[in-house]
Amino acid sequence: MELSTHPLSNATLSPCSYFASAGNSFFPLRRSASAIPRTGCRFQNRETADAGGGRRVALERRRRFWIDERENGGEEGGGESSSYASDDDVYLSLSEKPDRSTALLDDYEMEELDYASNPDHRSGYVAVLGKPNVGKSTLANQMIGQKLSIVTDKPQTTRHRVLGICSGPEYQMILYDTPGVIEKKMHKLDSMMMSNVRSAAVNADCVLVLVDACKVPEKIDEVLEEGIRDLKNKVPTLLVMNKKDLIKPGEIAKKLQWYEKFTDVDDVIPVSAKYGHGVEDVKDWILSKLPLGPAYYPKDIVSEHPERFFVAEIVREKIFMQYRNEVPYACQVNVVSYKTRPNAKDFIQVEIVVEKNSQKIIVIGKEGRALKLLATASRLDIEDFLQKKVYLEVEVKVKENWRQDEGLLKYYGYGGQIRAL
Ligand SMILES: Nc1nc2c(ncn2[C@@H]2O[C@H](COP(=O)(O)OP(=O)(O)OP(=O)(O)O)[C@@H](O)[C@H]2O)c(=O)[nH]1
Repeated sequence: MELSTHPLSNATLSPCSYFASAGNSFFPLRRSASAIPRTGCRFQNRETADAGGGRRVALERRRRFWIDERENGGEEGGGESSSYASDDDVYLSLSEKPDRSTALLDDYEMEELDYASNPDHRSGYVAVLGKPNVGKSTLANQMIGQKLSIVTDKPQTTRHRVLGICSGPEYQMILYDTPGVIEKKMHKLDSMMMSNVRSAAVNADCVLVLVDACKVPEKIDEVLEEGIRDLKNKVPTLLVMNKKDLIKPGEIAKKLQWYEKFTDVDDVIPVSAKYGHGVEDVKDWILSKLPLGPAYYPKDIVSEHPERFFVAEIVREKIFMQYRNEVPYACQVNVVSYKTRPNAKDFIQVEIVVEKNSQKIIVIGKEGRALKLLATASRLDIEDFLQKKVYLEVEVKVKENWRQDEGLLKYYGYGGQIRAL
């Protein structure tokens, strides 16, 4: 496919208009063309990681001091030491309580964070839970104003918890978009995904549980049980009834009443994440529940994931769009090499891992045509995401039963750590 004939070929597209063009036109283009998402890709070597570790300690102390100041009327208390001392130079830890990644900060940004002395500033973590396909990723993307999680019409497309950061002058909400809660866990992959759901929720300051307005109302105990049973104290929980655009207003009222009566949540709000209706109400609700405190990240950072994570996710989205049935679920996408070259296009090498040779044959297609189509569509979207030209190489490999292999799953990033380089 030629660049000029592709719908995404317009060089003036911004990173978020790329996503709008990619079949998600509901997306409000809130970012300027220069606002390339900043992600955690600066963990490039031990030197920078160590330097960042030092900065993180500094910010943690500062934040602690800020909180102690408020709690103790000005006396610095506790003298808590930070455990952020060391970073791995290759893996980015998606630890249970994520680090406040001041490793991402330069001096200017440290200065910038000084607005945190605003006593009314709120910040905290929000877990977005729900069954597959209810619209969790759509809502999270809509709130952040940028597409971070891939969205398809197929259930269980989100495999990792995706950290998205939604900031305003007076607040910072850190959203965990989680994989849908799966009742029947068929593979080791499913149970590892569920443990990611739990580790997202366990740190949350508040929880959103999404349900699909089109479905007959049902108890959400299972979602809560899977997602937040480990929590010691009950956190504020909002039931978000999504896809209200698909049902009649009279029905919305009836279903809301049912959820208010038969679920143990604090509030219920109907929304249409796809069209942005009610999303501000959800934000207001979250704001009313977040604790007072300074920001965790600079305000223009939208994720802590490295760029290579999103590159792999873009390829995975294209696989979901191009292939049918079981094939997309059997695919794992890894960025095996990512080289920036001063005098040439960036070089990105991607491997698609499938479980059987028959799947490899489908992915490659007759005379390699299917794979070529996939690679071109992926490259164009990656270029729009990164705002630069890349050379993309894609190969397909078979690893039998990778979804059952705990060691491989950890290597692929399902065990709480993803490769940062
Ligand atoms: N009509 C309508 N469709 C929606 C809405 N929100 C999401 N969708 C669609 O529902 C499908 C699933 O959305 P996702 O955001 O991927 O759902 P998810 O809950 O993250 O899915 P998993 O990855 O399975 O956990 C997509 O086709 C969306 O476009 C909405 O408010 N209205």
